[in-house]
Amino acid sequence: MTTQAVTATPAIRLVGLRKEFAGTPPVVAVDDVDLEVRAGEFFSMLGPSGSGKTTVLRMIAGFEAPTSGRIELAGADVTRRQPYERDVNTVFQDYALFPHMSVAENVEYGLLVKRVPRAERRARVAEALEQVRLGDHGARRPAQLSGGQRQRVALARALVNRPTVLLLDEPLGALDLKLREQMQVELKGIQRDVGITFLFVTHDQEEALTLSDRIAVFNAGRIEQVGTAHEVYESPASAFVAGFVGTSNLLTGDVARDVVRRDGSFAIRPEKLAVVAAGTPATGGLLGAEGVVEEVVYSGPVTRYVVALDAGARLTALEQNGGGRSSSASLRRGDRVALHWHPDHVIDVPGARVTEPAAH
Ligand SMILES: Nc1ncnc2c1ncn2[C@@H]1O[C@H](COP(=O)(O)OP(=O)(O)OP(=O)(O)O)[C@@H](O)[C@H]1O
Repeated sequence: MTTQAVTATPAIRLVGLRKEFAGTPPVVAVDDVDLEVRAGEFFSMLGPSGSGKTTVLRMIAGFEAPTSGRIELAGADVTRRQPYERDVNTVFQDYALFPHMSVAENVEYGLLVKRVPRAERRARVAEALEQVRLGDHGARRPAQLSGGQRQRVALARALVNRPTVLLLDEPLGALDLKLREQMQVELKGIQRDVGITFLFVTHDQEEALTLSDRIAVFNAGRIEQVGTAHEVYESPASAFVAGFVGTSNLLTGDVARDVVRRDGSFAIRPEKLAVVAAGTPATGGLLGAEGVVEEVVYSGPVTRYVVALDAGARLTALEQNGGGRSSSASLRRGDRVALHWHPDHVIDVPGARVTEPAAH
């Protein structure tokens, strides 16, 4: 949650929202979705490609008409309104700035079309450029900016309209990883400053966890879970969520009985597993299982181990490479090890299937 006041009327409310595209067979892109996004929230729709996120966004913007259901913005039913009659703006991944115009002219353009008087235009453009920390770059052309700066101009172009809701469709998708991480921090800061409700589409689980007050996890046109980053990561409502948001280490059936010592389906997050020498007893209330190291991937701050348990499951363990603490620095493929974990870190996964989601 942000510190902004949360009003009782949601910024966005979707009721039984459905979209079928014609074809043989028809495609149910969005399958009876109910959702409430609070005013001032940074809310993400997370899911694999084709799960319906963009179609939901396009219906809220008014670019696509729902087959059935209702869309409310700040309490008003906008389902049949034209895009320009809705108090929303959209920022796309490909931000198509006008190359022959300066940054300030690009941001001003929408206000010109709306015939906003000149003095007000100037003031609002200056404010929007300040908000995206480009106050000094108004005279430049888009070609003289970095990718991240161009994306911030696109953001300013939307913010200048002072919408109640900003819709963002994978806006950082075209940026390389480092810039993307930098822009995530910036985007979060900008949202906090302007206090506008952000509805953000991404298929990148880390991005959703980093940025969002709350997240809706989509799968095949439906929402599997809505919750804070902590909730969807620590208490996934389904095997799909457990697998899509992070590495799930899913344990089911006989393996679960053997390793967790309970009936059911469970997940254990990789960072909750300690890799210790084979034969080390799991004492002090810990659980443990032995197996063989199949893979060791060192990536600077962390090392990832894939361990094939004797009981039959394959678990991934993540170890921080901090201050010589690592007991397993010399481990190689084929070594025998034990994994230890605390029973509190075993997550019950309702309705788990044995197969993991294909998209990651
Ligand atoms: N105009 C269209 N005509 C027919 N089918 C469509 C159309 N737009 C989307 N779809 C289908 O609807 C489903 C949902 O697509 P959508 O773009 O909403 O998914 P998404 O989760 O946003 O995926 P991505 O992350 O790849 O954009 C997909 O099966 C897609 O092929």
